[in-house]
Amino acid sequence: MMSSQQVSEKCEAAFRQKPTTNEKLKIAVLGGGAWGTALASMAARSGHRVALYARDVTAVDDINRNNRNERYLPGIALPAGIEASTDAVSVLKDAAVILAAFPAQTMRDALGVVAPHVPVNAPVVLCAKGIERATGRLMSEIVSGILPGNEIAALSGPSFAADVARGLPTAVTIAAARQEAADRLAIVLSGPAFRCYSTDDLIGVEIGGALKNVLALGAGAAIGRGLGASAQAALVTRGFVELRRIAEAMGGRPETVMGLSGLGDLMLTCSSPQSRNYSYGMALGAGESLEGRPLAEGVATAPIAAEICVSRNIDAPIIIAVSALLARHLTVDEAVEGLLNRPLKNEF
Ligand SMILES: NC(=O)C1=CN([C@@H]2O[C@H](COP(=O)(O)OP(=O)(O)OC[C@H]3O[C@@H](n4cnc5c(N)ncnc54)[C@H](OP(=O)(O)O)[C@@H]3O)[C@@H](O)[C@H]2O)C=CC1
Ligand SMILES: O=C(CO)COP(=O)(O)O
Repeated sequence: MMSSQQVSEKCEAAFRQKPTTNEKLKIAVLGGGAWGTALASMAARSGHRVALYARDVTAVDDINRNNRNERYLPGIALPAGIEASTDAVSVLKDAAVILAAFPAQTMRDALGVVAPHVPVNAPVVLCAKGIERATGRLMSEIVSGILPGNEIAALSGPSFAADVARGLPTAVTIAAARQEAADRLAIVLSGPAFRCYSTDDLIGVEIGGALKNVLALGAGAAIGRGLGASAQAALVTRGFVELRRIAEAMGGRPETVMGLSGLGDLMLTCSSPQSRNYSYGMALGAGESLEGRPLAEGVATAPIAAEICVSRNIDAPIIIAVSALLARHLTVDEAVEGLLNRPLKNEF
């Protein structure tokens, strides 16, 4: 038996361990919205050389002159050292790692435009959470067609841009088909307050990130309609069962979605109005206007996720109901009545 003194010394030693690299690289971030700016801030805090491509000159000037991106991250002071530019060529030149933070539905076009300038030896980390509406493809499938020579990875997990930009503690998962590549990216991208886990289950991680947005819309709609916290918990729990089924059907591993990209992100986005998807759902449930709201990726992912489930015969009534709700084929009350009146069955 160890003495309590030995136990506490061992525990303290474990807490004092530091990440294993001091390597400082050029990181190129593509996309000057909330997430691109937050990831650039995180990388700058780790001491990397950070170049950020945004197409909006106002955002570029705000970042370079004021260390701010007031349009997307109002009131947040960014660290110094992010070099923003509207010139993707200079941003990508000599980059060792590329973080692609365009919205999912524009990833194909936006990355396609800059693809000739992406160094072939730089891994491309996809940071969007969504499934392409027009094709049902995951981001990694799209981008491996555009950049066939590059290592493709995905970064996902519970991480509000405002929290990451402020340097608040956050943990995410980085996935790549080759575990060694995911391990290396996790080491490079982990920072003082940003902890990256790694996995080779790219599909599981991408599905977790994409579908949590759809479920956040549903959870928000339930709360917006005044259905209460118990209904919200039931929707999220049963929605998670659907998410796991879909991940498995598409080739992901069930344990992956029980991690940060899946369960972790559901915990964050299905209960916090800070989530754009959840707050979009709340507005929908409350019958408020949906015009001019910030990006809610689940709105585009829901119909294609529903189509995938129907065409592959995957039992996913909540995801299908969210899609029908968004298309105004169902009201919240009709959706809930339909879900409650399905045939009773064993829970598992
Ligand atoms: N915000 C968050 O907390 C998190 C977001 N994500 C994911 O990151 C992705 C991006 O989200 P987020 O940054 O928040 O979205 P925002 O709406 O904040 O920003 C989107 C950015 O993409 C730019 N953009 C859109 N289309 C193009 C294009 N064709 N070419 C160049 N730039 C383009 C926009 O430029 P412009 O301003 O000129 O329109 C804007 O800078 C989403 O998939 C989201 O789910 C993931 C984790 C956290
Ligand atoms: O993905 C996110 C947090 O992990 C951000 O969620 P929203 O896009 O719903 O704001």
